[in-house]
Amino acid sequence: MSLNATFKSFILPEAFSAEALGNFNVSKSASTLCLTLVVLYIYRLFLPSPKGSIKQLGGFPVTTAWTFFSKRTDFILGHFKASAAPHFRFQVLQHQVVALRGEEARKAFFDSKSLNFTEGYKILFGAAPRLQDITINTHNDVSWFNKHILTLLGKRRLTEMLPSLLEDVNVRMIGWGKKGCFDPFKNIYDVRISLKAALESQLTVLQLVFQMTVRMASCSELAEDRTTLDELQKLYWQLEKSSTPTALLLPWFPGPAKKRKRTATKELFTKIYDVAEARRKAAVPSSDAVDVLLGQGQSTTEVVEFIIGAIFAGIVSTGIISCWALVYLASDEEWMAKAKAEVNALIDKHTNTLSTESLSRRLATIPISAWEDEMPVMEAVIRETLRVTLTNTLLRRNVIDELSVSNGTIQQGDFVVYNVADVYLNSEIYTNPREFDPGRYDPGREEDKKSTFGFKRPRKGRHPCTGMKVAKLEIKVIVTMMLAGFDFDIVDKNGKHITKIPVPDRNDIHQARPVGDQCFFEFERIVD
Ligand code: HEM
Repeated sequence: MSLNATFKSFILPEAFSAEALGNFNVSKSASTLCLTLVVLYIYRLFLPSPKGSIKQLGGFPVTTAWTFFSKRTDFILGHFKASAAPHFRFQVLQHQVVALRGEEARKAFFDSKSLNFTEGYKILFGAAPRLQDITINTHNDVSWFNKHILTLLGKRRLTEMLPSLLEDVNVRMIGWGKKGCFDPFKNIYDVRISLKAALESQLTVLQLVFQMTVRMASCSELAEDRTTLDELQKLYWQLEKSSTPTALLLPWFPGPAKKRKRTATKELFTKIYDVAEARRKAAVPSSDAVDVLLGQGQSTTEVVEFIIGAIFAGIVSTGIISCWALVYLASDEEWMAKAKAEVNALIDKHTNTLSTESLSRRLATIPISAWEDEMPVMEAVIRETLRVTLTNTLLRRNVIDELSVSNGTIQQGDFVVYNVADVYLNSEIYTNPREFDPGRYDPGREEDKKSTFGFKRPRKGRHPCTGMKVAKLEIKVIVTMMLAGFDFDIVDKNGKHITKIPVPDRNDIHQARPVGDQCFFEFERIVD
């Protein structure tokens, strides 16, 4: 007998029998309702798991689901801390969700054919705009997107695009002036900040990443026109912020937030569509991504779908990692010195040091192979920044068959979640896991090799990150331009050097910005 059937036959007949209804009075019915809820609560707490041998969390599904959306990392890590089991089960709306941990679970999560990536992110994530909401049919499959990323963001195109990327960053950085101070994590469309702060935060690292991503994934009309770019950014941040717990839990609720999201999605779509359509009609195609996609026979709608996908897949992660890499370097003399020495060596080896050209032009002569293979210090810094700051919960849905993981049964239709803190912040794998220590990957230590998927998660399993190559190039471009072009320090709001390194907000599903007091970069331009 199912849980539902059992529950009905025990509780409901007595509470709502004809006799009870005949003697209806308000206080009696209220106390009956309370009693019913209490019994339901106790029933859920003490009854064994209804499915397989995975323990079901007690409590009310609505509260559980709310915490899963509002404090996701604390929710998952907290429940695992309270028990030794490798999994637990809970309910989000009508969906069953299984949280996993441990090496065996990790292997199954990343390798099982039955665990579907797209279906997992569809309901439980929700940051990207859904073009279906504005009645546009889309590819419901990440492999279509991946295929285009691999051609558009491959080595040949990165080589072609590098000078423009560096120039974009250079132009923005010239706008910062010779000296100043800014909060690297702010975006100019943050509704919580004042106008003055908004103007100051025109100087942000996230803007650099936004422009580079638009440049790589679309065309110069969008990447070079500051007004259009600002409008796109504004819509982007509006949509980013629209994935609140309420919006995710009640996607059908026709409130103003839903209307705003739909309007922003439509506006974003139309702006990009118009530019792509004009490109379709242009007499001579360029080498920009839009023209490459059109040349491959993609419709204008498909081109827009790709651009929006690329913007939402990469900007926040790449931007936040760039910010944190700079924060950690500014807080760590030893690694700052190593990173600067590496950048200087690269410049000496691959550029004309006697040239009077701008720093960005000289950096553009460094071949892509050198950016990728001759920066081991920067690679270790990026890798360590990813490990320390990102504690994402990865999502899947079991679409094919019942699956057994760590002696627990995952039913067909169940969602499955895995928080990467299980490995990244695991003290059995990493010494002092919350500390920034890029040396832990050096020969002789190699802490990442202690466990399956100990690191390089984005590159392993069935869904390795197809945008990681371009993300790393963007991060390296930003960090290199900062190290070679500026002296900078990390300071508090009074301009005092910060000795206590900020910590990321692990519960923010999208942006792991620092918790607590704001931090700033105080900078001075030393090379133009
Ligand atoms: C530092 C920046 C980035 C980080 C930390 C990151 C991280 C990840 C991670 C952890 C996954 C695996 C998710 C899972 O298994 O559930 C992933 C997948 C993916 N990423 Fe990234 N990513 C970054 C940048 C980008 C960029 C710039 C793009 C595209 C322009 C991108 C596109 C994708 C795609 C398409 C997938 C899914 C691949 C598949 O399912 O086959 N990512 N990323």
